[in-house]
Amino acid sequence: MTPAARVQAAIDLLDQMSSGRPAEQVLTTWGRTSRYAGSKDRAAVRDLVFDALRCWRSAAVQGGGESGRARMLGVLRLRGDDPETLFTGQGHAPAELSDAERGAGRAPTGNEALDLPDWLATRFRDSLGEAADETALALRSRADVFLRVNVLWGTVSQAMARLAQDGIIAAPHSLSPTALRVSEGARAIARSDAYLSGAVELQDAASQAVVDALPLRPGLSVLDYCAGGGGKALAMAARLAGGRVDAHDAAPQRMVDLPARADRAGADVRIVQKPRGSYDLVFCDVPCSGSGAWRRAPEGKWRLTQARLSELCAIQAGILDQAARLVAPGGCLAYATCSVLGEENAEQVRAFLARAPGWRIEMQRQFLPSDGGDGFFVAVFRMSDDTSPQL
Ligand SMILES: C[S@@+](CC[C@H](N)C(=O)[O-])C[C@H]1O[C@@H](n2cnc3c(N)ncnc32)[C@H](O)[C@@H]1O
Repeated sequence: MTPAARVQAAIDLLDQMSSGRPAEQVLTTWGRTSRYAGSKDRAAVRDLVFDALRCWRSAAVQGGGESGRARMLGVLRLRGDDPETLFTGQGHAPAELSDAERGAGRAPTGNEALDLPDWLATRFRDSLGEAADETALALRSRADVFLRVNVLWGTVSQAMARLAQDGIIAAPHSLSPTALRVSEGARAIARSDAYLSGAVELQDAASQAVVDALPLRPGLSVLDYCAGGGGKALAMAARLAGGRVDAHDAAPQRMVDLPARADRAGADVRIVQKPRGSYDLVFCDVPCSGSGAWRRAPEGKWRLTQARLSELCAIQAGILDQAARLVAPGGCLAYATCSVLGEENAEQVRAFLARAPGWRIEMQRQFLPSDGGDGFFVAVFRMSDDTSPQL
């Protein structure tokens, strides 16, 4: 496919998504039915679609309309690319621009330029103060690709050398001692020897920093209460130097790949349908708005509503209360989100402490995209030795 044909394919897919179809579904169907598209074409079209999703609002303003064509025109103008070189009408390229299209569009301002719905821009300012605009702007760009070095397998330098054998260039990142930021060869990771042998896992650097912040040491009993795909369960197991992590999720099908991932990593992770007893550490990586990870999953930014956010906050509080009952006296309850919104983070901490006597906060930290990874929040509560949880 020519670069212009890729732009036309992205335009068609954006139009399909305007009716509410999720991007992944639209891209998968297109990939299956477009035999002419090679892997580089698919990756390039995907990048264009996700660029438009990240800048959905500003692209429409800059492109002068809400159609896929106008948004793609807006994306190109926002980047400083000349759309005339791609909108040529030749072959499979988009039709030439009309005079009306040439004259349409203007520079986005205010919340348009931040690429946030107005209600969320207010939430960002309430939550992040001076860092709000910088954070919103960071969420308009592509995220870096990060790997976690599996210390059960070897050292960071050994992993870097092994990756380099497959043309993947990665360097340590300050967010976590196990994090490598990939600068070249990211598309080869899934087929690389380092990945297939369990030496590295794909995991955002801030996600790794969240696990680094947990009070983990070999010998502790640990429950990952919202394990999902198990990214953090595996990272915790590595910190336990071969010790076991119990993994639970209200939707057990989400953990279906976890045993194979654990095998590959040489990690001891046991699926637990109904956690019982008490653990030294219960970790809750709760469902959230995902606002810290909107570079990777930008549709969430436009689909989130105030009602859904309130619903998520209620779910988060409920999970904290359930999980607290599984912590041994003197043990820890850890809470994490990939959100930058105060109501999902510091406000949840305040509310939990207010309704749960016997618990104190040991640490809390907000990671922002300006730190290099996704936006994440982590808090660790400790129960006093002489209290049993009163919830
Ligand atoms: C943010 S994801 C977890 C991601 C995972 N920790 C990882 O690192 O890959 C949140 C998970 O919480 C689960 N969940 C939702 N409600 C729950 C509940 N009441 N109890 C336990 N898990 C729940 C969801 O099914 C989802 O898999």
